[in-house]
Amino acid sequence: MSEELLEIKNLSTSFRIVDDYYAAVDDVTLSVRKNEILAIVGESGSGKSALAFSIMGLHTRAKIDGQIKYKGHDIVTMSPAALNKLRGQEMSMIFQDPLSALNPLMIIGSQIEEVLILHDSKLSKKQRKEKVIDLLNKVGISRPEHTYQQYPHELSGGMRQRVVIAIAIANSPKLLIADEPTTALDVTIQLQILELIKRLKNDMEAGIILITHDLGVVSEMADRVAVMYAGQIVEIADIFTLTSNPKHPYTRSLLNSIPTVKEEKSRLHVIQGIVPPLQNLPRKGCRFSARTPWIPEWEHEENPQLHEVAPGHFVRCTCHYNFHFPDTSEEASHNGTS
Ligand SMILES: Nc1ncnc2c1ncn2[C@@H]1O[C@H](COP(=O)(O)OP(=O)(O)OP(=O)(O)O)[C@@H](O)[C@H]1O
Repeated sequence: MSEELLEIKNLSTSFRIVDDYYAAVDDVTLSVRKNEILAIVGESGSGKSALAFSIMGLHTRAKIDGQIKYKGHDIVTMSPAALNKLRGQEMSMIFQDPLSALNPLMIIGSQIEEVLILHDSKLSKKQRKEKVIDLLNKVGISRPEHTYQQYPHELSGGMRQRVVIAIAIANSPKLLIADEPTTALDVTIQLQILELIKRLKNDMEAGIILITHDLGVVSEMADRVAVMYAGQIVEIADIFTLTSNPKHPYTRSLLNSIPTVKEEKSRLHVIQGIVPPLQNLPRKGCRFSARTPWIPEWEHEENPQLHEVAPGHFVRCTCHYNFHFPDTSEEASHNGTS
């Protein structure tokens, strides 16, 4: 049986813009279990990174409300010292851009050793070096002794990301957050890094939060998926349910906008518009309604809630009951081009 590692309840993370606070993460409730990959998917600006940074306690100026419980301990109210201990030892994060996550002036070996020293100062110099070589091996670096002595700029993008992963797993964390870990890499290297993350999950029995905007990645990797739009979770389900029986219009649009080679689709659906900037997010009603103008207003809930439509499958708003993709004339009439 899997067990809950992380339980987030009614989390809101707000940033001050000019003279008011605006929630980038708005009333999010979700959990992550041991030995599972939970993917968080959504377009740019939907609040994925703001959520990840909240879990890691990395926001310095945000207003955070709600609970983020790691093994029962609330990160929101934790002292900086306790949080620091937790980070790196129990939970860690792989960032989008490996180059900016590494110190350009330090050799790779010293950067990994630094993390080991922070959390286990009793290791001898020899033991530390052995552990670093072992970690570099684990993340698939073929000449670890050589890489130990290299500087970040001497490595390829894929190798740098492997080093960043080695740093993140140095202390065998139980919760790992990977924020778009393959964005900066080319397609073949992307696959290798994703395979590596999957293998590490099995080896360490860790809970992994995989943040991505790529549903293709999600279907290869995730056990469960939370779809995020405009700061809110709009749908959450296991990967099979979400891909075979998506409900929320946003999830369906995301899935329908993936081009496939095998399947002949008469027309790919393009989701018109973008996630509005934080100050302009609609705070009432269904936040996705502006992007589905062909759905009558009365089909949306006034105050959309997450409803459990099947065990473990939650969907926000009732508009999914009558959702359909518009035909050309319907779309044109709403775009004013008919
Ligand atoms: N420190 C901040 N101050 C003010 N606004 C912020 C801050 N960080 C994020 N935002 C805003 O919060 C919203 C969500 O941003 P976030 O980076 O979490 O989105 P995302 O889904 O991770 O996007 P991406 O995939 O592009 O990283 C955006 O409107 C962004 O501009």
